[in-house]
Order: sequence, then C-alpha cells, then structure tokens
Amino acid sequence: MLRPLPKKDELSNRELLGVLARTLPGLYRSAPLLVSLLLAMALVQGLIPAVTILLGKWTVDGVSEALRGGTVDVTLLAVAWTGAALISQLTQVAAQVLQGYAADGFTVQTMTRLMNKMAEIHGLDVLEDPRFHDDIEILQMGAPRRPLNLVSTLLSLVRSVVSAVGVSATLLVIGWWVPLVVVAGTLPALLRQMEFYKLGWSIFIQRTQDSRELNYLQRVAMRHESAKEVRLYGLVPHLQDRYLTGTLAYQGVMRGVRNRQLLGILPYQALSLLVTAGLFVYVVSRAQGVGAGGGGYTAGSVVLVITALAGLRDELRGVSESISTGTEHLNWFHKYQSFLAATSGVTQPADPRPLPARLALTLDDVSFGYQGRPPVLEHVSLHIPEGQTVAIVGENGAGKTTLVKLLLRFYDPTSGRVLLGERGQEVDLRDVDVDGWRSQVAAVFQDFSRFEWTLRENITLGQPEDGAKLAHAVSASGLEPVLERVNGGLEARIGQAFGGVDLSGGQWQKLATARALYRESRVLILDEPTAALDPRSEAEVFGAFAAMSRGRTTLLITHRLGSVLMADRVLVMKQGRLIEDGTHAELLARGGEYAELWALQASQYAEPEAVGA
Ligand SMILES: Nc1ncnc2c1ncn2[C@@H]1O[C@H](COP(=O)(O)OP(=O)(O)OP(=O)(O)O)[C@@H](O)[C@H]1O
Repeated sequence: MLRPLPKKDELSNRELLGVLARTLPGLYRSAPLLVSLLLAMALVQGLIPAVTILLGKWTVDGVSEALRGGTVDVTLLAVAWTGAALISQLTQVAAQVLQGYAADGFTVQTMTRLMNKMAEIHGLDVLEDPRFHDDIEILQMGAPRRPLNLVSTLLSLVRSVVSAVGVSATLLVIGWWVPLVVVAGTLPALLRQMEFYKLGWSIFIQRTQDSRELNYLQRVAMRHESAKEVRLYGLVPHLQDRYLTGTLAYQGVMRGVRNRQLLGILPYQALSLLVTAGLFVYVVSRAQGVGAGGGGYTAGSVVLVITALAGLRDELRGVSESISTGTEHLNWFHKYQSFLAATSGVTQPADPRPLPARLALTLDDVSFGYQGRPPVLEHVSLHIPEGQTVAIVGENGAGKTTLVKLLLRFYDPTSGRVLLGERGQEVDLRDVDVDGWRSQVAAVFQDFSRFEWTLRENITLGQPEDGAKLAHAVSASGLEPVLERVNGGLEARIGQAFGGVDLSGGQWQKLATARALYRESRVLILDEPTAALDPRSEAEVFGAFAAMSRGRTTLLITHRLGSVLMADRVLVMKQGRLIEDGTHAELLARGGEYAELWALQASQYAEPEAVGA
C-alpha cells in the first residue's frame, strides 16, 4: 500500500536560515512585549547552571576550609543558593504563563492567514490536487502549535547557548583548552543527531498521503456518514485488514528509521563519553597530586569539573536538540510560506473590468480537461441571451455540470473563452472580478453542502437578513411543513454532529432551493434540483423556479425531461460535445438524441398495454 519514497527534498541550512529570517519578524510583531520578556527570561535562565556550578565549588571549598579550622560565611552561601533556586523557579513559571498568552496570539495570526489564503483560492483546481490535501492537512495540524513551538525552541536554544558558554567559562578554571576539547568530542554526535532529525521530517512529509489514507480508512470504519454501508455490507473486517496492512508497513518504515538513528549515533556518543571520562581522569589525578605536592586543584575544583563536564554535555545536547526540532518547525514554516505565496489556476485580474450591463452568457469554442487529463468538454460554442431559460440534458458524464462550473469560473477553459455580455460588448470572464460575478448567481448544486447550522443560517448563508425574502424562500421551496415539525422553527439546528435534527434527502434539497431563492441573483443555475423530491414537492418547487426564472437567465440541468417544458430552449450534450440546440418542439421534430431520450422516458410512464401496443 505504501508508495515508494520520492527523491529526498530537504532544505539546505542556508534555505532554513532564509525561512527563519522571514518567520521571526512576523512572530515578533504579533506579540512584541511577550516575546521580549520571554527572551529576557531565557537569558537569565541560561546563566543559572554556571552560577550553580560556581556555588557548588565555593561551597565545597568553604567546607574544606572549615574542616581545616577556617571560617565560612554560611549565611551568604545560603542566600546565594536560595536566590539562584528562586530565580530559576520564578522565571520557569513566568515563562510558561507568558508562552500560553503568546500561543493564543500566534494561533489566531496563523489561522487567519491560512483562511485568508483559502479565500483567495478562487478555483477548485488547486483544491482537487492530492498534494494540496497533504499540505493543508500538515498546515491545519501545525497551525495551532508550530509558531509557539518555534518560539519556545528558539528560546531554549538561546538558554542552552548562554548556559553552554557560562559553563564553559567555569571550566576555564582548569585550562582554556578544556571547553574546546569537550565541544570537539561532543560535536560529531550532535551533528549526526541533527541529520537524523532532518531525515525524520522529510519522511514525515513524504508519508503524509499514506497517513491520510489510513485516517480515511479509520473514518470510514468509525464515523456515522458511512455507517449504513459499513454495517450492511459487513465492511469492518475488510477495513481492518487494509488499515492493519497499511499501518504495519508505515510503522515498519518508521521503525527502520528510528533504529538506524539510534544505532548510527552510538559510536559518536561513545566518543563523546570517552573525551569526558579522559578529562575527568586528568583532573582527578592532578587533584591527587595536590596531596603529593605536585598538583594544583582544590576539592571544589574537582566538584566543579565533575558538574561542569556533565553540565556542558547536557547543554550541548540541548543546543543540538533545539536546532533539530527548530529545523522541523522551520520546515513547517517553509510549507506555510510557500502555501501563502502560491498562486492558483483561477486568479483575480489585476485590473478587473466592470460587469456588462446585460449578463448574456457565451461559450466560444471552449474545451476543458480536469488537471491536464483528456478533455471532458470539446469545442463547445453557445450563446444564451439574458433572461432566457435553458435546459441542459444528456447522459451521465456528458459534461453538463462541468459546463456550469466553467461558467462560474471554478476552472478556466483549457482553450476557448467564456464571455459575459451581449454580442459586441462581451468581456472575458477572466477579466472581471470573480466574486463580483459570482454574487450575481444563485445555484442549487447537485452535491449542495449540508451545513450543520440552524435552518435560518443555512438559508441566509451570511447575507444580511430580510424577513420578507426569508418568508418567500421558505414557502416557495416547500420548507414550511419542515419548519412546523422541528422544534424551534428557523432556529432549529440541523445535522447530527452537534445534536441537531436530521432532515430527509428531499428536505435537505428544499433547503438548498430556499438558499438559491433567498439570494437575489440575475443568473440562476439548477443542477438536478429536484432529484430527491416527491412528485408533489417537485411540482411545487418547479412552480417556484418557473416564477423565479422569469426575467433571469436560468440554466436547468435535468434528467427529468418533463421539467424541460419550463425552458425556452434545450441543449443536448453527449461525450463533451453540444450535439443539439433548439426548442423542445424543434428537437422532437428533428428526431435525434433528444427525441430518443424523450421517447424512452415517456415509455416508462406509459401503461403496459400502451407500451405493448
Ligand atoms: N473534479 C473532477 N476531476 C476530474 N474529473 C471530473 C471531475 N468532475 C467531473 N469529472 C469528469 O468529467 C466528466 C463530465 O462530468 P460532469 O459532472 O460534467 O458530467 P454530467 O454531464 O454533469 O454528469 P451527470 O449527469 O452524471 O451529473 C466525467 O467523465 C467525470 O468523470
């Protein structure tokens, strides 16, 4: 099930630094005071280990002095120890509290930018790309935590660097070369560890689609959306099997990486330990020499070396961990910044032209294929004057919905043009403001959205509320009986996710119709708007559409040919081509595809005797 790993695409250190330079100013600006305070605390915390090591040395030296009959200022030592511990505790707690505040600001900023960007993606082309699904999953998951993680990692880095420098300084008591030897001995292990972190991230990125697929299997098995089929067809064992196979393969890859990481780093860690042990032996033997008269170190110095060596190794490990995890966060920010900078196929014109006075629709030799695949529309040309009602019919997959999607500029044609306006005054759809054009259109889509909000919110969809329009939309769409049955009327929440009432398929469809009726539009698009309605509701809703379509350009996609009679004109599509265009009577008389479809459907309603006759 797992795809082979694609070529490694890690960012170089230089690129990572570029991402850091682009990221930091934004994060700082979103909470300048908090970030400054956190930085100050990191600096203070960084000094604590060196202070503690020095206090340890002074304490041991003081005790040795006392044992030899001298005096030691116990009060001063106690105050110093308590002060250091108190500062350490206080800064830790304060940093946690401040990080909480900063996190809130970062999350709002990051999510707002992501949502703004989503609003800028006008087409559907980008959204249907599997790579987009991967990216958005990573970005959504990371948005609430990555910014804070990066800031706290950088603060840890500052703290560890200050600590490492401070602790190194204490080792100067033994010799200037001691910190250098420790750093040189530890560095190979740290570099190796950082390499593995980078590898871990790139594998995580490459595996996003696999883990998305595993999550999808889990959702199918556990969520209510697919519960009926899952139970009826006994799908659970099959899902379990696929899930287990995929998970085991995924875990196998990750285990391999982890094991290689652990085993690969062992020799380097052994080297680092050897260096530390060597230094320890050196200092202790020199200290023993003190007694023999040849050394130079006090007991306090020995304690200093023991704690400082361990401390320096810890701090260096802290530095490497911060750089490693920081690299991961920076990789996330790289994705985030690339996403924010990306342009989608359907873009706003830099200088939009005004919408023409009359919204006639023209397709001029339009061909289109999804995501570079073979065309599903080929050389379609047609003109629909403003105010005309046009029915589009044809077999499944003929390209009817695709044609409407091009009219709404969810995609741009591969070749040819979509034009708005009467002949001679047309403007290319690509040259007008996308949102301005869409605000002129109301639509009932075949796969309309079922928002789990109140009935009222589902109809008004964020538009200003108008009581008269709302009442008309409810009655004309046939929603009134639904309102009478649910508790709370228009305020009733619908959908199961938040404990609302669920509607039947037909009731949902009426709701989608009410939405379109509520929106004052010059163009009306109806894609199979009554497929789920009972005959009485269908007749009523078509009555509403007929009234609504008067004076409006209306496109009705339908397989129920009876409803075609409300149209001024019929377009017949087949395999991506427009093959017939005329009135119902003209097309019947022509005896082509439409006449055949009409006869087929009429025969289904005929009495058995009549069929046989
Ligand atoms: N988002 C998409 N990505 C790739 N191919 C698509 C997409 N949407 C539709 N298609 C393909 O385009 C072709 C035309 O589909 P379209 O939905 O326009 O047909 P239709 O005439 O509306 O069919 P139906 O009557 O079944 O609704 C089909 O072969 C379909 O598989």
